[in-house]
Amino acid sequence: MGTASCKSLKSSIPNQQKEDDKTITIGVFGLDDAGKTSIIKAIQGEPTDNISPTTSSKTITITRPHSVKNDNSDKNKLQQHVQIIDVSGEERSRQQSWLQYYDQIHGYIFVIDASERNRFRENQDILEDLLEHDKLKSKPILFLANKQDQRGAISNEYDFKRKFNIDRLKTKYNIEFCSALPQNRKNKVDESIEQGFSCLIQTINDNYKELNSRIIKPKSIRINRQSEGDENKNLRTKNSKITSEKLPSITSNKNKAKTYSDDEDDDNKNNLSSINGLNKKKKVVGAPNTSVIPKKNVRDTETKAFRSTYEAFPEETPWSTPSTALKSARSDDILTRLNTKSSLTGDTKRRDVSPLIRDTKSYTNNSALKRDNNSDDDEEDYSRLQKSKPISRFDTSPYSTNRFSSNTKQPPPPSTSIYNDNYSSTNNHYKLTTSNKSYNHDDEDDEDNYIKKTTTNNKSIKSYSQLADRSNLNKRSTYDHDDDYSISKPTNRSKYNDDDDDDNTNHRWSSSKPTTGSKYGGDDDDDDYPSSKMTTHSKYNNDNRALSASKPVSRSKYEDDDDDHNDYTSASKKNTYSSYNNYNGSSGSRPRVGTDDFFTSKNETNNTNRFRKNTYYDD
Ligand SMILES: Nc1nc2c(ncn2[C@@H]2O[C@H](COP(=O)(O)OP(=O)(O)OP(=O)(O)O)[C@@H](O)[C@H]2O)c(=O)[nH]1
Ligand SMILES: [Mg+2]
Repeated sequence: MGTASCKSLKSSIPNQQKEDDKTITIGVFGLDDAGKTSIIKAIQGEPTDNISPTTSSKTITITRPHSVKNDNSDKNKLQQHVQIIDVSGEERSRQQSWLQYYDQIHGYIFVIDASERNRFRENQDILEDLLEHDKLKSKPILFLANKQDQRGAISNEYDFKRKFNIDRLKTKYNIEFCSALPQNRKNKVDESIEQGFSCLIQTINDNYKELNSRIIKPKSIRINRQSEGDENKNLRTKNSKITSEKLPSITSNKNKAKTYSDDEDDDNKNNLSSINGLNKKKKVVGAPNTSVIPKKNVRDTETKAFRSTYEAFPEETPWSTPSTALKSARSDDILTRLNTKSSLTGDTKRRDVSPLIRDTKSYTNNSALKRDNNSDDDEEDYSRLQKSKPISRFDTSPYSTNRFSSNTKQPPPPSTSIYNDNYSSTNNHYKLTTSNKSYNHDDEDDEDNYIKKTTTNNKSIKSYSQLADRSNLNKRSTYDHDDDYSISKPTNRSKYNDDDDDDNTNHRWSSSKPTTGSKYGGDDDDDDYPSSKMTTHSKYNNDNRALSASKPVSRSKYEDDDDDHNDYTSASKKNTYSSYNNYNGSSGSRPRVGTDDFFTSKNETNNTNRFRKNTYYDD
């Protein structure tokens, strides 16, 4: 028996190891500020405070114990490597860099700030894009409704599914409601995160063969900017295939993670290749070698917009040149232009340039263009953006393969289709349609009427103004028609903000706005909130009073937001910013830190001037 066991053990171990050496890659997607990085930190067991906005994608590798199927003994507990790709949720990244990860991942996590209702539509939009993408079809998804600690967060599965149209998804999915920020002093990670993550891994493992057959590991060419000429070949790495073998060595401790950026991939490759005696490529570090990096054809007299040195290099360029080299090249470029040749004397002189020139941003920036192209009517803009969108993703039959949501809360079955947009579940009647929105969901419930409870008192103005000072949010938009707002009030602007009615409700028009009289309905809430919840303001704010005056309010009876009223009577809650909230022409709404600063605790602290969405309590 002993021999037989030994034999079978010997013969089975290599195969088993081979079979179970399943490196899993997971993408974490979601809007900026949703909490993606915080969630990843939580999964790693690291502190989730002081997280800076992600500027370029990072891959983190963690190891987790992986039980072999049908064997619970410790000896067969293997370590499984899980790579987690953390992307930036900024609009530019969403459009340009997310794509490159779709065929590298076995499954993904979609993180939503469940409390930020004025961005639900934006969330629906990007989720739709993900779900419809061929490379992601039928890959398992974990939905994380984050920021449950925030007032008004969607906290039940029924509402969540309805809101994001995920009820009929054919894909295997799970929904967890969580807070990436620790809710007690012990810094304990929310169990829902770990639970959801484990389920996702399990699902991937169960379907590994099929999912892995669709994985295409990145095979890309690093190409420098075209203008840099032929000599640039020295800096190119052809067919630099990144494989799991090339990853840094990983310790077997659970949750111990190695973080590396795309640039660090280079380091890893270099290290490995030098170990193997194949030192083919050297990373360019330090001051630029002018013999390697050709000078750009910059004519002295030519004025050009140029990228500031700290501005994030477009991560959309897959596996782009090491940022150090590019930074050096840019510095070089600046220096070149500092030495101007006088057209009169022919002398080459060094120009005095204000240090502020480093803060200059190119006017060709995306968001600046967008701002110009948008009309006052954000709905119009939104419809315009949506025109070419295909709609049908779901099965018409009620079918869901939510395999691991059996233990989650089951809401009461809706008496009519939850997809019937005009149906108000609270009042059992059909709403009058007064809006010509391209999105016909019950968004009025959340996005128009939810955040209308702004009152301003001296205390909150004080605290807002402090916040505004820090984050430069007290400037006003030329599109903002409302004159009642104090200059000290930070304004938040979203392309998707359709808070046309907010102003009416909060200021002059609240009495003219009819409600359905729902127990949970809106306007009475004003009295319940002596404090100020900061209103999110659309840059394209359009006081469409004629429409809003007759717009009925309806709120879902399943939303328990109002239960919290008493808990927050003195809270002044501030909403966050959106992609368009930027005054420097950058598409980023939050101050972004350089790639090199990321995950460096020292720099992180120094650079953390993001405008947090936190709840501020008055004294
Ligand atoms: N109150 C609260 N704040 C949270 C929670 N999770 C994250 N945050 C905060 O939300 C902000 C954004 O968090 P990040 O993790 O950087 O969000 P992200 O999705 O990675 O954002 P990008 O990197 O810009 O795409 C930070 O200020 C976090 O501290 C949460 O559960 N509750
Ligand atoms: Mg992030």
